[in-house]
Amino acid sequence: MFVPSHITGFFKIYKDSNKNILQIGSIGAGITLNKGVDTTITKGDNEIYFNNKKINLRPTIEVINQCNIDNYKISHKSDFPLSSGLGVSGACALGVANLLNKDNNKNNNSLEMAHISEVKCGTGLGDVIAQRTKGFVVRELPGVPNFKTQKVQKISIKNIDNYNVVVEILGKKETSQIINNPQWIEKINKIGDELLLKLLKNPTLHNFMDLSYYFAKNTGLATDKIINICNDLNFTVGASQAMLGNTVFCICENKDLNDVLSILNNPIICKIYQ
Ligand SMILES: Nc1ncnc2c1ncn2[C@@H]1O[C@H](COP(=O)(O)OP(=O)(O)O)[C@@H](O)[C@H]1O
Ligand SMILES: CC(C)(COP(=O)(O)O)[C@@H](O)C(=O)O
Repeated sequence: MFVPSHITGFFKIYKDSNKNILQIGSIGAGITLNKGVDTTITKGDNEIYFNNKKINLRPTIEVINQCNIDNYKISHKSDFPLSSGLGVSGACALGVANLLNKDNNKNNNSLEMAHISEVKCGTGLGDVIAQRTKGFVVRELPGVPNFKTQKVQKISIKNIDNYNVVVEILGKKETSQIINNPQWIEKINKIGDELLLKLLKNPTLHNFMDLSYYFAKNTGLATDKIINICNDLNFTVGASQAMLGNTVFCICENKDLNDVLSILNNPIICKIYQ
C-alpha cells in the first residue's frame, strides 16, 4: 500500500481542546510527491519495521491500538527518513490504517484512524488529509472533512510533467516539539493567518512557493542556511522549507533542473503525485 509523502508549504494550527479530535488539525497548503511509504502487513510477532530496522513507531502503534489486532508484522519501506517534514509519519499511519481495514473487512474510516493517531502522537495535523486527496492540496478547514464540510481543494496544475520537486534533507526536526509549543503556535498562527486566502485568490505554484517562503522566513522556522539556499534558487518557480522539517524543497521547470542540481549537495528529484 503506497502513500505519497506530503510537503506542507504553510499552515495554521487549530487545537481547540474542547473540539472533537476529528476537528482538530490545521489549515494550509501542500503538495504530495511520487516518493513516499510502501506499507505491508504479514503474520508475525507484533513487530514494526521501518526500512528493515525494527522500531517502535508511535503513529503506527496508535493505529494498531485502534484496531486491536494481534500477530502482525508491519513493514514500512520509505523513500525518505522520518522527522524530515515530508509527512512520512502520516504516510505510515495512513498506509497501515488502509491495510488493516481492508484485510479485516472493517468499515472503519482509515483516514479518521490515521488522523487521530497523528494528532495524538503530535506528529501531524493535516498530512493524512492531503495524502488521501493527493496533488496540490489546499485545506480550508482543520480536521477530517465530512460530507457537510468538504473544504479540501485539489488545485489543478497545467503541464504538471514540466515541474520537478527537488528535496534536500539537511537534518531532523521533531514536529511535536513545534506544534505542542505555545510560543511556536502563536508565531505560526499569526503569520499563517492570511496566507490561505492569498493563495486562493491566485492558486498557482509560483504563489504557493512565494507564500511558503514568506511563512518559513517570518515565523523564524527556517534557519539562515535554508534561507540562503532558497535565495540561491530564486531562478526557479520557488524554494522554501518543508514544514516541519530541516529540509529545503524547490519546484523547478525541467529546463532549470540541472542548474538546481548543481547548487544542492544531496538533491532528491520528485514529481507532484496526484
Ligand atoms: N528511530 C526511531 N524510532 C522510533 N521512532 C522514531 C525514530 N525516528 C523518528 N521517530 C518518530 O517518528 C515520528 C516522526 O514524526 P514527524 O516528526 O512528524 O516526522 P515526519 O515529518 O516524517 O512526519 C516521531 O514520533 C519520531 O519520534
Ligand atoms: C506541518 C505539519 C503540522 C507537520 O508535518 P510533518 O512534519 O511532515 O509531519 C502537517 O501535519 C500539517 O498540518 O500541515
